[in-house]
Amino acid sequence: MTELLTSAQMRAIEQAVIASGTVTGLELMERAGHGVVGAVFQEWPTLAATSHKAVVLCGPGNNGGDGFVIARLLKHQGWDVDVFLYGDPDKLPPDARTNYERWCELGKVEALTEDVIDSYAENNPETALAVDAIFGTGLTRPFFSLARVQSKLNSWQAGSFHGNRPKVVSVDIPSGICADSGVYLGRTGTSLDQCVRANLTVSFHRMKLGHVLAQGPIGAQKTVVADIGLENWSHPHIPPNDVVKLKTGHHLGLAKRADSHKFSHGHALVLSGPAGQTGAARLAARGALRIGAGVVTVGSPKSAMLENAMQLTAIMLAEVDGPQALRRALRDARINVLCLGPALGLDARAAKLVEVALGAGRRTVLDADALTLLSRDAGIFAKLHANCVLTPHVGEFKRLFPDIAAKLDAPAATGPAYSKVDATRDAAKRAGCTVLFKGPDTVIASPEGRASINASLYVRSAPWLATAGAGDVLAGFITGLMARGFAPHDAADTAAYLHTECALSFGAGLIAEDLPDALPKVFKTLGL
Ligand SMILES: NC(=O)C1=CN([C@@H]2O[C@H](COP(=O)(O)OP(=O)(O)OC[C@H]3O[C@@H](n4cnc5c(N)ncnc54)[C@H](OP(=O)(O)O)[C@@H]3O)[C@@H](O)[C@H]2O)[C@@H](O)CC1
Ligand SMILES: Nc1ncnc2c1ncn2[C@@H]1O[C@H](COP(=O)(O)OP(=O)(O)O)[C@@H](O)[C@H]1O
Ligand SMILES: [K+]
Repeated sequence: MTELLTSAQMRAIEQAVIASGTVTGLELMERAGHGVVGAVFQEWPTLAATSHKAVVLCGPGNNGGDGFVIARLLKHQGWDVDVFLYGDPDKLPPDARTNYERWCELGKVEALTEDVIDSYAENNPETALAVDAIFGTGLTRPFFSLARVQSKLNSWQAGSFHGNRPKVVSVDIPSGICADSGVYLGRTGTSLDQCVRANLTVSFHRMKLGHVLAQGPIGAQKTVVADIGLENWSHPHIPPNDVVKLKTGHHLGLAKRADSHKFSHGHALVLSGPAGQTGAARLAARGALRIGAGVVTVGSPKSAMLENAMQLTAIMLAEVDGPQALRRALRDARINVLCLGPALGLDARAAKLVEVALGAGRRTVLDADALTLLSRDAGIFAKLHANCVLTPHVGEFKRLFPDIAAKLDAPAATGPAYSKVDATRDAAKRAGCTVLFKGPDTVIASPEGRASINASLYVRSAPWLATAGAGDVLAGFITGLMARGFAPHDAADTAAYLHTECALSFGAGLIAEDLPDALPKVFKTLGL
């Protein structure tokens, strides 16, 4: 786990450190500039070997201040540096102003306008590096007057700079992206093509939420974090649940004890749909078994018993034809987790099954059809409890929480914009249980406000997960981990992490069936 900060949290940390007297804002800005230049040279060693030409685009705040530091450091290394400023130098905040003045002893500063950047591109074909220091975490509202500058940087990154391809580096976050939500604060209806797109973003201390949410990741091919010496000052006065965690492969708690037996790892019951609709439940069941549940049973309607029996071996099969049968099955207290939804159906029988399952109060994963049933019946929705996990994709989320989804979809007029983390937290609070909101930026939130993200982004990009049945396997992974004793939130974020790892491990050509069977290799990589 690592932390993802909001701009307010980052500011609070910075201010606490400065107030402690151990460092000044100016020193932090200097470290930030060094961090960017160091990261650039590490990413492109050929740029470090000889001096080149760079253009640094500075904005009106401290992000611009970092830009002046970067310009100075490159100049000291013999680079030819052109600097542009968007805004009035007299209105720069004090540290940025100091660095502006330091730069002015070395070179000139031109006003950054759309026209100026057009002629710059025309006359400087040899530029090797473009630094985007226009806006960082302080972007509070859309900015219109630089749309062409943004799209210019974007097109340079794509290679249309005299056929040359200057490296585009964004300081802290690609300008235009809201650091808290990843929402592109452009003109309403503006194409994302106009957003700054960087080859590399260098952030400070920790990644921000905007690096992994919504359009944020479109802004940069790669994001790295520079240490600016704030390590011992993690979160003064910030309640732990307010800090969103980015799931990583450390401390997943997946090892099994040598003295355990199968029932030590729980018994999961996955309910199947009727004949002809049974594959999804089997995918979930296989996921639950592979991830380590001790026993997994598919509960099948009578009509589908033969169909299920022909395809199950290690997974057990029990007839669960309707709500009465489910009540009877649940007399077995060893069944400690239920999974309902994958191709369960949307008829009255399915609705009753969901109702009975929720009434049992056991750990329960609700996916797919079960989510649609919840959205149709407020009475069933009201039975959700803290041991449940809901796993909506965006369509299911809209059906379940239409007002929250509308807020998330509304064009952002100001920053910080309402984010997917805000939406998932609000949904979890309303549902009274853990909600896992799927996507490349999968967000997991619980009613008390705890939130984490599994990012299938950057080097963990896993577009092959967009395949039918992948969600069923994820529901099964969560089910299996809850059977093993993981608390709902931990089960959901660990499952989401492993789900992506399975996709990465298998690679291109992945179909849902491959995901559970990729787990052993992933576990080996994790040292299990
Ligand atoms: N925190 C730390 O530890 C460290 C932070 N550091 C650096 O500081 C950066 C944050 O600096 P920051 O707060 O000054 O914000 P920044 O992004 O430069 O912009 C704010 C300015 O833009 C303005 N403005 C906003 N929207 C606008 C619009 N649409 N159109 C026009 N103007 C607009 C806004 O004006 P206002 O909203 O007040 O009118 C304000 O003047 C951070 O990203 C990092 O690079 C590092 O130095 C090291 C340690
Ligand atoms: N482009 C993508 N990159 C990474 N993960 C994705 C992408 N698209 C979908 N996923 C993941 O794949 C799974 C798909 O689930 P879902 O939409 O419920 O599919 P199904 O209902 O067919 O099983 C989710 O875990 C989702 O987060
Ligand atoms: K920036």
